[in-house]
Amino acid sequence: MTGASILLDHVTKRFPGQVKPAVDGLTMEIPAGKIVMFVGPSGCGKTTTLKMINRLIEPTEGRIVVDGDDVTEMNGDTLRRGIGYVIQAGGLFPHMTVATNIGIVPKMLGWDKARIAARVDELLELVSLDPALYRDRYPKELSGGQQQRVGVARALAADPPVLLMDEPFGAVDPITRLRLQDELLNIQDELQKTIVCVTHDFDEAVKLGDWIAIFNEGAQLEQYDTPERILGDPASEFVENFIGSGAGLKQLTLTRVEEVGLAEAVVGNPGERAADVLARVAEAGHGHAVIVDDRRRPIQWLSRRKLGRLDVISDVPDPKLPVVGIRATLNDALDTMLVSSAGAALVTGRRDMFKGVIDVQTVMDAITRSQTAAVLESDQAPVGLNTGMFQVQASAASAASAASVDSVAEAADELAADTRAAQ
Ligand SMILES: Nc1ncnc2c1ncn2[C@@H]1O[C@H](COP(=O)(O)OP(=O)(O)OP(=O)(O)O)[C@@H](O)[C@H]1O
Repeated sequence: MTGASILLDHVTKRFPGQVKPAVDGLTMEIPAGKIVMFVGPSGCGKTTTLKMINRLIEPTEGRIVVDGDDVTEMNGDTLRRGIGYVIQAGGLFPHMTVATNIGIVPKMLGWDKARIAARVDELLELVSLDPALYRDRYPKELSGGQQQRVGVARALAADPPVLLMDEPFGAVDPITRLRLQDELLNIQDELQKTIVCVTHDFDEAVKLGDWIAIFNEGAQLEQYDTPERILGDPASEFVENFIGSGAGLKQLTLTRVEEVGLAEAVVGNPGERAADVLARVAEAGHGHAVIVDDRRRPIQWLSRRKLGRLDVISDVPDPKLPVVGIRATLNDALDTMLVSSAGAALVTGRRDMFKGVIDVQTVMDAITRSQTAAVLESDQAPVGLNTGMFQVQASAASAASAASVDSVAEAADELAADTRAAQ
């Protein structure tokens, strides 16, 4: 089932003993099949708003409408079975295996064992965990990132149209976080759920969000817009301050790896003779070969030197492989390259399949292009006139040392006329 729209209609939440409402008369529409990110300072009411959608917190006033149905009066448990919910660190039950954790809601819905088992395996595949390796493990036998993946799989188990996520990637290291974000975008490409996600990380909001809601205290909506417009045209000083001073660099977060050209690579497989792969690398004039498994997922990245020392290509994955998803931002790609100090990264698409290579130069070129585009745009904008006149004066002043005052004035007039003609 794909996503459902959500409407918060004049929703207020007053906690007992609180002077001001945590959420004060909020009205907002969350379009079906989109990712909406909630950001704002601590205590502004993001989590309260999120939890009112599945009625883990009951609104004091107002209506919540999901897919056209007023859910405010509906039985809370029934409602929650139809809405996936993901929290930090996955929120898994420690005494249950991965399979049992994922199968909880289907079991409550009365599915038979075979159907649940098939669904568990399907979901583990979706979140890039090998079912044979992971279905019988306990949460403590998983890394933080793997627990989070299982949390997402569990939330998707009964194919709900809506997924609520509260700081889902808050508890994992930065690189794992980037990978989980990429995976969420891949999953969303396949499933098109309506996803509402609370985050403290504005970059994460820009990367994941089709829409970003920036809240002030009492869940006052300061701006609810696309990431592009929030960065390019903040609605208020509050939003400007919230975005912070790195807004220019944050534009990098708006360009995705899939938008820049990837380099091709020589690909090899485990079991091949290293000399054969080396011959292909030499013929292509490349420095490296990417080794992929039987599902075309990259497992090693071998230099000519390394290939020269090997006999047969092994199937042992390199845990430090610098990999970014195709939906990752150029920021993420740079981070990954810097951490691995490889100067390049392998790019993967859906289900982690290898797509190509991105290098630092490609990212730098993309930055230069976006800067040039920004300059051209500002030349055409009204403010460009002021900028233009300022440049005229500056170039006239630098010419003054070698020319008479009259000729400087002439040059300035000419430049000004050129500027006007160009308008
Ligand atoms: N159960 C509760 N009882 C009383 N007050 C509460 C309760 N839950 C939240 N609040 C208050 O409501 C306000 C909004 O809290 P909420 O958790 O929604 O904020 P938030 O934006 O998610 O914050 P953070 O980013 O710190 O998680 C805060 O002032 C908080 O102290």
